[in-house]
Amino acid sequence: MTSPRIAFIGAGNMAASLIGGLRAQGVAADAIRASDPGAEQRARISAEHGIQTFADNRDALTNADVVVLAVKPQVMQAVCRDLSAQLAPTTLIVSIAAGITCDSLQRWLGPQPRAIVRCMPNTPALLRQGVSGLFANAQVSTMQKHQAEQLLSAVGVALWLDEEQLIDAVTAVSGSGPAYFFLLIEAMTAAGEQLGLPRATAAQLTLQTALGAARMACESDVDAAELRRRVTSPNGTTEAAIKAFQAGGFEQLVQQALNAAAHRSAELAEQLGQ
Ligand SMILES: NC(=O)C1=CN([C@@H]2O[C@H](COP(=O)(O)OP(=O)(O)OC[C@H]3O[C@@H](n4cnc5c(N)ncnc54)[C@H](O)[C@@H]3O)[C@@H](O)[C@H]2O)C=CC1
Ligand SMILES: O=C(O)[C@@H]1CCC=N1
Repeated sequence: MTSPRIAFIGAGNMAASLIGGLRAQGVAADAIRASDPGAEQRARISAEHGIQTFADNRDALTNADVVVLAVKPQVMQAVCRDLSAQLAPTTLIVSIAAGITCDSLQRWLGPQPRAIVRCMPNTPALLRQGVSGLFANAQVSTMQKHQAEQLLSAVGVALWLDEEQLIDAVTAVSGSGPAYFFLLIEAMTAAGEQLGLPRATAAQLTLQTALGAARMACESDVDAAELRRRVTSPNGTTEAAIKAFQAGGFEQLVQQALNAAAHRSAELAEQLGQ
């Protein structure tokens, strides 16, 4: 299969990560085009990746097999309405916008039924360590599913979902998830400093521990609960800390936080889809 020609609408951070991933996989620069009203974004992305860029979104569409919508949710409706007349019927639409449903995209892209893949990536895509949930509507062919999967797996792991609604849960777990780990890093660093460590030492201890624990959890053949048990000596220091976490309702708090994120994702879809 020849590699598809891909147009990026919006050349911000997520688009730059995806384009970087594709180029690192050997996709030719002339197979990728991008548009953005920002002259700075256009200059940066063409300098970094050698691709052609355009100020007018419609100019990026020429011969595109796949169009990646990488703009903020708030401008998506206007962007889609502007593109609709120019889109070939067979083009695959891939949207990475939070809170924009396939139905809304279909409505804004006009009466022609469109093949749409809705994705929720996350920011570690910048380091090609991302993870994305993907949902394909009924118009998407097997070949197009493969194209979408190739695009997202250029920046990490790509997982298909059977129901679009599950995107809200993916947003709660992994879309917003990096921020939860950053929060824990901030809190552990502050607590280490409170215990008397120099701030830089507390930060380094925390970061290397986070990295080591994540790698152990990824590479081990036992689950996180077992790895935790192996660190926790009976009546030891870890047990004292875990008991303090649990007395404060840690698990319930995590559940509440993820419920809030999933609820907000569904609410945004409702508001932005109008
Ligand atoms: N940042 C995150 O953690 C995640 C973001 N996303 C989604 O990715 C999408 C892009 O986000 P970022 O790359 O972080 O934002 P960004 O602000 O870096 O990029 C958006 C780009 O769109 C451009 N733009 C504005 N109006 C435009 C128009 N009319 N036509 C074409 N381009 C236009 C802007 O100049 C900007 O360069 C958003 O929809 C967001 O919901 C998805 C998952 C995670
Ligand atoms: O906070 C947000 O709404 C977006 C979606 C996932 C990550 N950032």
